[in-house]
Amino acid sequence: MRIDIVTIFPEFFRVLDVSLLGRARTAGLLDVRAHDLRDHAHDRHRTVDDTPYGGGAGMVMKPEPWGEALDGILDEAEGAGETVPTLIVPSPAGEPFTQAIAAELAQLDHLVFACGRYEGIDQRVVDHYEERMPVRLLSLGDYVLNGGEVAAMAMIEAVGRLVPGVVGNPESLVEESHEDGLLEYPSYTKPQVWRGLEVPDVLRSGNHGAVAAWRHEQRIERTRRVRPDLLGDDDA
Ligand SMILES: O=C(OCc1ccccc1)c1cn[nH]c1
Repeated sequence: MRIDIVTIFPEFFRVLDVSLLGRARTAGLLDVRAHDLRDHAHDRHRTVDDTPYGGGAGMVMKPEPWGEALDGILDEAEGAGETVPTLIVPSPAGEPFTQAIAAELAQLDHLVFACGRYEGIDQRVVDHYEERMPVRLLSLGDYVLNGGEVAAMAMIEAVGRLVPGVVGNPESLVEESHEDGLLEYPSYTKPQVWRGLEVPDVLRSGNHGAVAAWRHEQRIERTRRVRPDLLGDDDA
C-alpha cells in the first residue's frame, strides 16, 4: 500500500520510520511519504492560510497550495497507471473512524491523508477532489485537535497493521477489541501470583474449552459494563 500525507509538519511522520510500520516499509509492504504543504505555497512567506470569508475567529487553509500538492500526487498515480487513490481528511466533522473502516481502507492500494490545521481547509478542496477521487472525512473521536496529523497517525497505524504481511502473526489480529463487536478479554502472563493477585484458575487448567468459554463470557461481561452501546438490544 502507498500512503501519501500532505501536512505543514512532515517531520511529525518521521516516527513511522521506527515503529512497527518501519519494518513494513523496509519490506516494501507500506510506502509512506510525507509532503510539506508549504512547498506548494509560492509567495515570499509560503502562506498556507488566510482569514475566513464571512468573518469569525481563526484562519482557513487556502485552496491553491492544496490543489498543487494533491494534483502532483494524483498526476504521479495516474502517470504510473495506478488505481485512483482515496483522499482521507481527518476532521471533527467526519464519519466516525472504526475498525470496520480501517479494514475497508486496508484493502486499497493508495491512500492520501490531508492534514488540516487552523479552522480547517477551504471547502472547495473537498468539493473539487470529490469529482476526481473518493474522498472520506473521518473523525477519530468527538473532540477537537489542533490539526489532522495526530488523527492521521492513528488511522495510518490502525490501517497499516491490517495490511497483509505487516503484522508477523495474523492470528494476533483476531479476537481483538472491536474485531467482532465485543471488547477483548483480560490477559495474564507469569508470575502466577503478583502482589497477592492470582491468575484465574481456569487459565491454568489446560482445559481449552473451559478457557474459550471463560474468555467469551469475559468479553460479553466487559462489553456490557464498559460499552453497552456496542451490544444490540437483544444482548443488553
Ligand atoms: O481535530 C481533528 O482533526 C484536526 C482538524 C481538522 C480540521 C479542522 C480542525 C481540526 C479531529 C478530531 N477528531 N478527529 C479529527
